[in-house]
Amino acid sequence: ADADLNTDTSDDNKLVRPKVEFHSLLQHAGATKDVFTMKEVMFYLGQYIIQKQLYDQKQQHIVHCSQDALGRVLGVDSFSVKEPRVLFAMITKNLVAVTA
Ligand SMILES: C[C@@H](c1ccc(Cl)cc1)n1cnc(-c2ccccc2)c1-c1c(C(=O)NCCN2CCN(C3CCCCC3)CC2)[nH]c2cc(Cl)ccc12
Repeated sequence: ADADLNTDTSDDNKLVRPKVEFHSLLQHAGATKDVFTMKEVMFYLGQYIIQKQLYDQKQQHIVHCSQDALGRVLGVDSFSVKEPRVLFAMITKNLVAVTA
């Protein structure tokens, strides 16, 4: 089973290793590392969403990802950035805690 990942969202400095497909999304957004803090993961994902124009032009807190690899790795067609807990739950499924 995956290492128990403390998804405490307050700990932005927890180190995580993205799983392969999720890692390629972060690389698309400019990431050049294998291990990240949660804060960095969220930064690169934000960049990814903007670069691929996945957010709704009218309601900019809605992200449509059914036609994108992001939807495949998160397992949803769309989500709202106003639901961080739901988002973190989906994202942490694609991460493994780095115990260092
Ligand atoms: C507070 C933060 C956030 C961070 C974590 C969570 Cl769980 C929710 C929310 N946030 C607020 N809006 C966004 C956002 C909205 C639309 C498109 C892209 C990003 C973000 C996200 C950031 C980010 O690093 N954000 C920097 C400042 N944002 C201001 C909003 N800006 C948008 C303004 C409207 C047009 C699109 C960009 C982008 C830069 N990273 C994310 C990654 C994902 Cl999986 C989802 C959302 C975000």
